[in-house]
Amino acid sequence: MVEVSRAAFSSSFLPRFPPNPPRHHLAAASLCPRTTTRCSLSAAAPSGSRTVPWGCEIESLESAEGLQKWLSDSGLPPQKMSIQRVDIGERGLVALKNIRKGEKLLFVPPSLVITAESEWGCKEAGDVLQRYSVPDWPLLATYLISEASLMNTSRWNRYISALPRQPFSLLYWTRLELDAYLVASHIRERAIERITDVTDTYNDLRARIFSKHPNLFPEEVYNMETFRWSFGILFSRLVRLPSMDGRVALVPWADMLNHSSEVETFLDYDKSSQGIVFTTDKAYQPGEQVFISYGKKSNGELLLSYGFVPKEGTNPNDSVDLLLSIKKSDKCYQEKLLALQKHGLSSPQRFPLQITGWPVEMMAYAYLVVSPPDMISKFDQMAAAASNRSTSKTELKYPELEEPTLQFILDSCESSISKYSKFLEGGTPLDPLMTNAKQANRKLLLKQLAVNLCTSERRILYRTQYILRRRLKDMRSGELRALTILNGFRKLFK
Ligand SMILES: C[S@@+](CC[C@H](N)C(=O)[O-])C[C@H]1O[C@@H](n2cnc3c(N)ncnc32)[C@H](O)[C@@H]1O
Repeated sequence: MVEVSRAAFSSSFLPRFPPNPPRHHLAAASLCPRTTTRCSLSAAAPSGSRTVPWGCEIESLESAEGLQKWLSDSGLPPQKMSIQRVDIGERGLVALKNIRKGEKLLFVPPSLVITAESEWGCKEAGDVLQRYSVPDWPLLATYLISEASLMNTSRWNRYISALPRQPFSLLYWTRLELDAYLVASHIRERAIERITDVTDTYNDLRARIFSKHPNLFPEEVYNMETFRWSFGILFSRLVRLPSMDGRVALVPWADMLNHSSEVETFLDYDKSSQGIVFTTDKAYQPGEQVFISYGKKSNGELLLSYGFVPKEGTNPNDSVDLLLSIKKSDKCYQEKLLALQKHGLSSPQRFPLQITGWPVEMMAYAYLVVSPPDMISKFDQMAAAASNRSTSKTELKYPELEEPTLQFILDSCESSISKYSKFLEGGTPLDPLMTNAKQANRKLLLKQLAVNLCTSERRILYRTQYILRRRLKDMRSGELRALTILNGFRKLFK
């Protein structure tokens, strides 16, 4: 599935993607039949917000079977897998026959794929969005709502009916929940940033487009709640297809595949069979769940977009951000800050730690932080090496700064560990306003996810702490030995 960076309606929701294809300027739009776009958003979500009136409960197999039948009738070739209830991921694709390693599976034809070029059930609404050159992500979010609101007159009705009514994603966590459960993790800020991006994108669409065409985009249908749903679906199901110039797409059926860190295979367009496929990188026996990879993502990133955290120690791509900063009392605070800014960095600055080590950029940043004023001429070199924009990846070495640098990283690491331990070992009080069992269950589920995330992130910090302590100990005992030898010589000469 795709990686996401900051949303910006006027530029592109996904800056890494190619720009939108040119859109034709169309004459004034006529109205869609109002009867098809009316919705009543009445069901209350566990968090107290409202849910959408389409989709299904995530564990529903009934709508998934309807989807499977519709896809087969619409041109999906016979499959070696079927949708079933699974232990990992609620519903998933399970092998019906022996599947070999290296075998191509799926073959979803382009006619069954949703992209920014898909035809709109309500053509006039699509024409308006084209006129405003809306980027792919907000366009697809609006498209999904438009098709969902057409209910059984949309060609995607079977697909939308099988989508979760409330996708698992941090978009559905309230600010209080993020503050209470993710207080120690940097994912809290990422989630707040993402929620803000989605809200800003919706507000922008409303101000610039929907308010000018209220008959095509009535607020009962196009509102914050329906956009939270459609963005939740995009974050957890949209794929980028490398062989289609990185085009983003929703691929019904293929998006029933769950993620495993143990496989590396991903979805792509196959020119020879002209369908969306993936090539297995392991064999499966009948009854086994088949997996793909959603990308090399940390546990925090998986929680952010997909709402789950893999079992502790099973994700080789797991990482935790360590926050480093220059003390305001540093005599060279301004000079160091300027050097960092020149290379696109700031104070504080985050660096990803992995169980296998830390980036060379972090060491360079830490050298800069602990440097005394007489090393001012080296600040620029250190800041350049701390920036991953720097082309030369040679590791800086300042033996005289090694010990204070490692000690500084260790202190930052320990301060982060204490935040995690405070959350993990101290109980989070349950919300006194929580009145029913459904709300209590939700809180327990969110807390469990947060505990799993924080445990895996703290594990990486503990490992880093261990390595730093050992290096410092070795360094200090080496220094002690050198001092003892020196003292021995001194005594000898006396
Ligand atoms: C692309 S969908 C996969 C199909 C999904 N299981 C369904 O029933 O609709 C992605 C969602 O599946 C679930 N999922 C995928 N991989 C998972 C895993 N390894 N563990 C737990 N949940 C997973 C998460 O809820 C995620 O948001």
